[in-house]
Order: sequence, then C-alpha cells, then structure tokens
Amino acid sequence: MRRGETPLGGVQDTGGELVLRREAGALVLAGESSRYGKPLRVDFAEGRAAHRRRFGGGRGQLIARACGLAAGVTPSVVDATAGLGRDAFVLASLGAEVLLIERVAQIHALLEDGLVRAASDADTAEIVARMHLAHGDATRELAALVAASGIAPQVVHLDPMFPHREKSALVKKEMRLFRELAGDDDDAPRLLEAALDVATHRVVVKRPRKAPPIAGPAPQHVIEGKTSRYDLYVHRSLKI
Ligand SMILES: C[S@@+](CC[C@H](N)C(=O)[O-])C[C@H]1O[C@@H](n2cnc3c(N)ncnc32)[C@H](O)[C@@H]1O
Repeated sequence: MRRGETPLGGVQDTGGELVLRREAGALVLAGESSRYGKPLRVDFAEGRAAHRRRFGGGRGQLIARACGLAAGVTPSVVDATAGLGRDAFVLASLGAEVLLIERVAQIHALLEDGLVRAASDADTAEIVARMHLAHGDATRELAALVAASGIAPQVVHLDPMFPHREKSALVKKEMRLFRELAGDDDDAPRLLEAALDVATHRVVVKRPRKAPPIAGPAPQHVIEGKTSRYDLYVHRSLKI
C-alpha cells in the first residue's frame, strides 16, 4: 500500500515511526532525527518561500516562463503534484490562481496547515487566497477534482518524484522522509496523459536537468535551468 494512504497521525516505517504533531503552532511531520533531520513543515511566510517571494526574480523565473506567465498574461494553473506547495506558492505570488492537488494524506495535511497559517499573515494572506487545495489522486480523478474546484485548467503543472534528484546531505534527509511518504510516483506517464486531456493550453513538467522526459509523447519545447528542466506540451498559445 502507498504509505500516504495509511490513516493520519502516524505511519510505521522500518526505520522508525513518522508522526504528525504540533510544534510552536505549526503541524510538523517528524521521524527519528538522525535518519530524517528536522521535522517537515510548510511555511509560506518565513524561510525559503519568503526569501524567494522577495528576491526570486518575478516572471523571469524558469517556472513562470514555463507556465506562460508574461506581461499581460496570467494563466490559471493546476498543480497536480502539489507536494509542499513551493512551486504553487511562487505561481500564486506572481498572480496566478492555482489549484493544488496532493494525494498523500500527511503531505496534504502539512500543506493545509501551512495555508491556514499563511492566511493570517499580512505578507502572505493575499497570495494564499489564490491557492486552492484538494486532496486526491490526480492520475485517477484529475478531471473531477478540477471540475469541483471551479478553476480553469489552462496550464497543468507536474513535478513528480524522481530518484536521486538532490545532492546536499541536508536536503537528502528531508527528501528521505518525503520520499517514504510519496513513493517514486512511477505512475507519472498516466498522470501526464490525464493532464494532457484536461489542460486547455499547456502541460508543464518539471524534471531534473539530465532526466529523460516522462514516457509518452515528446515535449514540443524544453526550458533548461542549472539543475531543473521544464518539458512543455503545448495545445495552444496563452496569448490569444
Ligand atoms: C516532487 S513532489 C512536488 C514538490 C512540489 N512541486 C513543491 O514545490 O513542493 C511530488 C508530489 O506530488 C505528489 N503526487 C505525485 N503524483 C500525484 C498524483 N497522481 N496525484 C496527486 N499528487 C501526486 C506526491 O505525493 C508528492 O507530494
């Protein structure tokens, strides 16, 4: 069974137990620190997200270009692999309405808690008002989740897990915990098919720079950065 499908509140793992608990007002997911490092939590108002919001480079950022945000063009986006909401927060900071879909119950719970806390912070309230969270498996129920949200799926953004994508020891520990919950997302080819069916304008897939594209149709465009790459599957222009 996929680990995220176990009930909320604690997951058994060969290396120890993962538990959701409150720490200084925030929901955190914690495991044995020597194995997993610091507990996982979602913070939009502080840390990396806040820094990127202030100094990140606006619509020149790779993700913004890949999703088609340009002068006078702000598409609505479905982030069907929401994770900890970092990419979705960048897009919402730039003005996009974003539907975030996450299938792992514990990750969804962290995300929901992060959104609630950010909604009462003056710096982030207006941004997270554009972020709409849904719990479900986008491979199986993308069309239904999108219809229920009322958000237009002009762009579908996908960032499925990929083995060994990060190098630093710190990130590795964080990723270990995350990966044990999320698994390897080996149904990504079916998720891409579902996304291509639903997106009205384009599907954008984030990959590690040297990874092969998701199995299936070839992307029409590729945008490369230092460590990541975006594969673009374009149905029609966002500028019309
Ligand atoms: C690499 S992480 C995404 C990180 C995210 N882009 C961010 O900025 O935080 C992949 C996430 O997508 C979720 N996921 C993968 N396939 C999914 C699907 N079919 N439906 C919903 N969530 C999915 C995984 O559970 C995991 O949390």
